[in-house]
Amino acid sequence: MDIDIGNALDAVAAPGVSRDYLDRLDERVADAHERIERGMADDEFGYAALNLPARVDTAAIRDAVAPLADAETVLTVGIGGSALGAATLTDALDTDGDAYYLDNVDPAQVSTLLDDLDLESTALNVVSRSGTTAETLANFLVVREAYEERGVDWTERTLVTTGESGNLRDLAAEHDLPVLPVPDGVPGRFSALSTVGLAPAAILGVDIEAAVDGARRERDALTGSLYETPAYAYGALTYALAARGANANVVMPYHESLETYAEWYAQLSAESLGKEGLGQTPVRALGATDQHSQLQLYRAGPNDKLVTFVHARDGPDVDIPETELAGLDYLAGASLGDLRDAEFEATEASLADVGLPNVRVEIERVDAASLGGLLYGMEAATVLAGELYGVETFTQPAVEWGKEVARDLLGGAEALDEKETLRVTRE
Ligand SMILES: O=P(O)(O)OC[C@H]1O[C@H](O)[C@H](O)[C@@H](O)[C@@H]1O
Repeated sequence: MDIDIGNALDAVAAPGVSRDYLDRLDERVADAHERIERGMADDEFGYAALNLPARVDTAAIRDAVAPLADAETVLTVGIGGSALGAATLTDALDTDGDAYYLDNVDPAQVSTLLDDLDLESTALNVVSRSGTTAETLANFLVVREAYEERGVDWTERTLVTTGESGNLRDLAAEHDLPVLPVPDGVPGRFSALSTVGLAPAAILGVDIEAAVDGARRERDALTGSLYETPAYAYGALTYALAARGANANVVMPYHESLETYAEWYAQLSAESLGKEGLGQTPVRALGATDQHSQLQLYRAGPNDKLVTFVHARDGPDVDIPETELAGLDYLAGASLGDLRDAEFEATEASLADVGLPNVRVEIERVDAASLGGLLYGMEAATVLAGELYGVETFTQPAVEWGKEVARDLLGGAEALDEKETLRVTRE
């Protein structure tokens, strides 16, 4: 991945960063890089995720999914990091079949999806690092019952990806299911390039080896300077801009296929860096669509955000046919890709024009190798930002509170104080 941070310099944007500040920050990047390399060398929790390109065993993934190779559809039951990395890959890339994700507990969605699926040809991929996540286990029980009700042997269709112990591990042992380990030391939101993210893609014929190769290239590019390392340039910049008032980071890919990428990044950034009153609120947007809904605010609203464009330099294209319609001369000889790119560059310029900081993240094309590199690069960027913020990047204590209360409520406990209400109803 490449990055252009010119439109976030203080010569263009406010908030913006000066070249002098970046030079000083680069000294801290060098220290942070040393810390990261040390963590990787010792396989410390979290830092170990950055070793995945060298450690992930794609052959073992291929072996585990082999019994499911004839599946036309893969239904993944998982949530957060156990779904978003895989979904980013299968939503972005060409696949031999359909991928669905149950990462919510919406009864309407679950029943509609199960009604529509031919379970006979559907592989069930159950993923939970902890093996205890309520939403995932509840959805699994519902889906398993649907298989049973339709007379399909779920044990012949199910792959489990989980940690060393827990409910799912026991279930896999009891029913002799293929099971893939979630690697040690890899938090869920950093697991896209592990068994967790790669297995569904492998079932659907994605070149997962190419994704890992792309990630490896990004890993090999990590140096102690933000001027040489696109991932670090991004991580350092998000940190610097947040400190100057860019409280949100609008992630705006200009490819429909990368819409899920923005969701993945949102979890990565929010759970890793949203601590001690710090972090940026990730906002998901999509170009060119959201030019026609959100751009008004980005250009004319408060300068309290960074916009991150994600763009692929090359890719499939479709010519726009000649037309007799009046006023469309400017489209003559153009393609949809030309139009998309012109919209992208115009939006970028329009934000620079009003001093809203924006950066351009570019990949070669939306393929497995570039996507592997992008995911790895953003993980490294996030780890670096965590070092600069001085937060505990790899924990998410604030997520736990609500989970515990929900469990207590289901168990019948009076887990919450009486809620303050001010209800407004129609007369
Ligand atoms: O993989 P699991 O253990 O089921 O966890 C799934 C998700 O749930 C939690 O709430 C965490 O906040 C996420 O970081 C995690 O990715």
